[in-house]
Parts: sequence; C-alpha cells; structure tokens
Amino acid sequence: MTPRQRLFGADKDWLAHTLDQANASSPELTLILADGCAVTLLDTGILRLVPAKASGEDPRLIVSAGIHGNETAPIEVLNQLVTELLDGLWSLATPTLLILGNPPAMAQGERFIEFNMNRLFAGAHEKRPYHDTPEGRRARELEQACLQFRNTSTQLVHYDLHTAIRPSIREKFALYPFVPERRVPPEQCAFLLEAGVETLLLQHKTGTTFSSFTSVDLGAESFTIELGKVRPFGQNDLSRFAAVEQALRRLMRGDTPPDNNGGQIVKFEVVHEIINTGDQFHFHVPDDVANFTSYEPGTLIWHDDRNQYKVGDLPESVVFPNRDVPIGQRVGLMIRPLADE
Ligand SMILES: O=C(O)CCC(=O)N[C@@H](CCC(=O)O)C(=O)O
Ligand SMILES: [Zn+2]
Repeated sequence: MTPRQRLFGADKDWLAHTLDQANASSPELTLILADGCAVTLLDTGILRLVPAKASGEDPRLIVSAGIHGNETAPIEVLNQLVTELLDGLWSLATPTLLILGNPPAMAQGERFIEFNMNRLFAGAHEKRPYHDTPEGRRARELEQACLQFRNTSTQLVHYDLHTAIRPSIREKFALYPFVPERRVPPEQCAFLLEAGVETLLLQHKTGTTFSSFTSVDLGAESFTIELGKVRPFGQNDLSRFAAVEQALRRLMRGDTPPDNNGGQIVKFEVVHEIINTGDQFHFHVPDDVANFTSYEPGTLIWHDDRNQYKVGDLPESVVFPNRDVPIGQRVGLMIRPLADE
C-alpha cells in the first residue's frame, strides 16, 4: 500500500478523506515516509508533518484553509501539496501543521454550519451560545493543535488562506493582526510577494479570528490571506493560485527564497470596523461593490439611531462589505493607504 492509501484509504487523497469523515473524528495515525518524514493524521482535516531531522528550535509553519467551508481553492492547493509529499515528489524540511478548518461546512459547500468559525478563536468559543456547537468545538480543537505544535519553537508562522465573497479591485491581499508595537518583518512581505500577494492591510485592534489567535496568543507571525473569489470545489481556475502553491512548496522544502527584485508590498491601515448595531443599523454601501472600492471624504457609510460613520478627511475604501451578519458582528472594514512608516 502507498502512504496515501495507508493514511486515507484506497483511492482517496486528503481532501476526499476529510469530506468522507466530515462529521466524524478520525483516530490518530502516524506513518513514516521513505525519507524519514513523520506524517500524523491528528484528526479529520489536521495533518502534522515533521521532517526526519527536525529539532525543537526549528522554525515551524501552520497553514490553514477551509475555516470557511465554501472557500475551496486554498483547500485544493493544500491537498495538492499533501499528495505530492506523500507520493515522494519532494522532501519536507520545515515542520508543518496543515489544517482544513471546517470539514462539515466544506462537505455542504457552506461558509459555516451554525456560526462563523473565524469569529470564535482567542477563547471566544468558550462563550455562550458557541461553546457546545460544531464550530465552537472545532475552534477549541484547532487552538489546542496549534498550541501543541508550537512546542518550544520561538519562530512560528501561520498563513490562514481564504477567498473573498466579493470581487476585489486588488485580487490578492493579506491582513496582519494587530499586536501593539509589532511591525511586519521584511521576510514576511517578501513571502507574500512571492505568493502573488501585493497588498497588506494592517489591523487596528485585536480580534477573534484564527490568525489573531495565533499571533497574539502563540506569538506567531500570522496573516489571513485572501487569494481570490469564493467558488465551489472543482470550479476554481487553479492557475490563479499557482504562485501561492509554489511559495508554500518552496517554504516547506526549505529552499532559498527567490530574489524579489526590490518589490514592495502596498500597505493599508484599517481606520474603522463597521459593526451591525441592530434594528436601526443602515449600511449605505450597495451589496455588489468590490473590495477596495473608494469613497470620497464625507461619504455616509452607515448610520443608526445614535451614531453614524462618514469617511474622514482622506478617501477611504471598503473591504468585506456584508450586511448579512448577526448583530454585533463585522459588516466591513474601512481602510486607507498607510502614511509612511
Ligand atoms: O469576503 C468576505 O466578506 C469575507 C472573506 C473572509 O472570510 N475574510 C476573513 C478575514 C479575517 C480577518 O479579518 O483576518 C473573515 O471575514 O473571517
Ligand atoms: Zn474566509
């Protein structure tokens, strides 16, 4: 039997196994590849990969996709990398934890089943009404898996891969969680450019996203990375994801990064988070605008019976506009180009 057959069953790859077992846990199973790499299926959709010569001090990498079940292209990218590794096409050098976040939602082609899992990290899953729901339990499990994986390493990196609901004027962009005094390391900007991501949004406060959890609680260099638009399994143009696939493969193999010829990432800062305040909340951004649509100073973005938000003295752009979120949750972000650092 091949390593893939032993881990996932006959004729299955990691994605097929995850979808098959979407509503069940999978018993822990380890196998050692011909080059000594230890591959452990920790549970459904959670794979730990440790090269033969790993030490506790090595840099470690977490890559997640499918935290939203309908964001399928990054899931297909990770599945492809796992297939190549298990088929012996290349050797792993960087200890890596790969995560397919929300298998039940993936199997149903939905963003989530009961609650948006990317609002349940940093302990938010402990609160009612989330704590005993599928997404609450999975968020807790993923936090534990990341904590154990970090172990003694002081150099942890986390890329949480997503695709966006709306089209984007800037197709690929990353979000950097807020940590006081922390600056984006140049090598991380270089990695993003290598992955075809030319735009970076700096968050202005901590949140309960997966990347904010690994950044704040685990001290990782973490990014949420938006790679294109949401499409069902099998309908993605994977050529649009080739750069991120190649960059991740290069990182996992431990190869030297390419020279990026002095390329610079374009940075924006979040200046306002739009929250659904309840019955009287009115959002003035139309449903069909693209991410990064710009609004002139003074434009009314939202109002309710007590407050309103108008664009400030400089133009601002909207990202992730979505009025269909529960009360208290994010309807969108207002951003503007970062003044020189
Ligand atoms: O397109 C959308 O409206 C949402 C795409 C998405 O899932 N984005 C993430 C961003 C997380 C972050 O702010 O770091 C999310 O909303 O969870
Ligand atoms: Zn998402």
